[in-house]
Amino acid sequence: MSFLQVQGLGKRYGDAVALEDVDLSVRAGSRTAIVGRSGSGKTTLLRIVAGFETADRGRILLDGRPLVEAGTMVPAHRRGIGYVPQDGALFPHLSIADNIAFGLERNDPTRRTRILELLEAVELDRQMLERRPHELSGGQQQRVALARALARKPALMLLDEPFSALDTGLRDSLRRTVARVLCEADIATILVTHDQAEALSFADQVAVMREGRLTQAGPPQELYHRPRDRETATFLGDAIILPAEVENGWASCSLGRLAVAGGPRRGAAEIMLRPEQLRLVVDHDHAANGGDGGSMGWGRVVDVEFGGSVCKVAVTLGNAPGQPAPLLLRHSSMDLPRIGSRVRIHVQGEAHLFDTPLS
Ligand SMILES: Nc1ncnc2c1ncn2[C@@H]1O[C@H](COP(=O)(O)OP(=O)(O)OP(=O)(O)O)[C@@H](O)[C@H]1O
Repeated sequence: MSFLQVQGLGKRYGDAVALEDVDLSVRAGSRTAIVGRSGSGKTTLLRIVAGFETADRGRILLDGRPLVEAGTMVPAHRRGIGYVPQDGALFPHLSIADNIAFGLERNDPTRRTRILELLEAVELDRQMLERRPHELSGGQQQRVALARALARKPALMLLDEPFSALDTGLRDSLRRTVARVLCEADIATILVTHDQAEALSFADQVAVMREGRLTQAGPPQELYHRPRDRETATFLGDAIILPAEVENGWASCSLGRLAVAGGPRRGAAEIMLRPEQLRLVVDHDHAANGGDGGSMGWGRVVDVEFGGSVCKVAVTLGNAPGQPAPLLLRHSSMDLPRIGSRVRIHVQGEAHLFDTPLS
């Protein structure tokens, strides 16, 4: 059952539409990531849910209780919602202990124990308690910000790009810590992020926003392999998009005849494959071309880009001389083909057919 329900939410700033008819459901104890290009409305949505911003229209219910609806606007401090912004927003003049304790009752006899528990949960050392925020690294400050938000035992946690200022290694480890802490506390979480990989690995629901609208929401694997349209596909990762003729669950395209997932569509369409579905094999024996199955094309290597563990190989397809741009395939650095070599391309799994027919 939905724990948070956002229904028909709308918000304008003057003539600028920040949110348009946004619906979102979040299950209890689950993790949702909101992604979208800059200015698509992610922060506005989060701030309205938190109660820092008002909506022009729509409803928000938390655990069945209306937070926002006609005539009702529960103030931020009564919503039971934690919020961690991008910069942590710690109080610079307070010690780490006082920052964490900010949400606790002054006379609570368990105050000290609770601060220590929270510090441990976010994997910080007790020696830091008397320091000021500026004496901590960026990653440590974000852990304190999370501990402070957790102190109030929120029912819902909102994270607005809390890892974006950190370098990659720290970012990954802090993200794992945050996911573990929130999971152990069984707190439903919404994370806003610019990082698609972060969204796909953190969340059990990913929601994509575009120009104030929520265009698609679902499990990460579904969105990655079955995006609604070309823009969502390329936003969530590298995509190979090819024109095709579709009939009876098969697509004829420059890679041969591929099985397609989707309804009984027929006619001209665009299909999508993720690069990891394509395997490239150097074709030493030209005569063998086409000899092992239909899901295969062939081409010639026109560029090789070394990139460490995963390299990129650009291939022009042999049976699609009119193809405007070479396909960019991923390949292991262990046996990179030479420029000019002839290669075979094997396709694994089904191609995806976009919902929207070609106009
Ligand atoms: N206080 C404000 N006054 C006027 N316009 C605003 C205000 N806040 C946001 N906007 C506008 O609303 C739209 C959505 O902004 P929002 O900050 O929600 O986007 P975002 O997806 O979070 O962007 P980013 O990823 O860059 O943080 C933008 O066009 C923005 O310029």
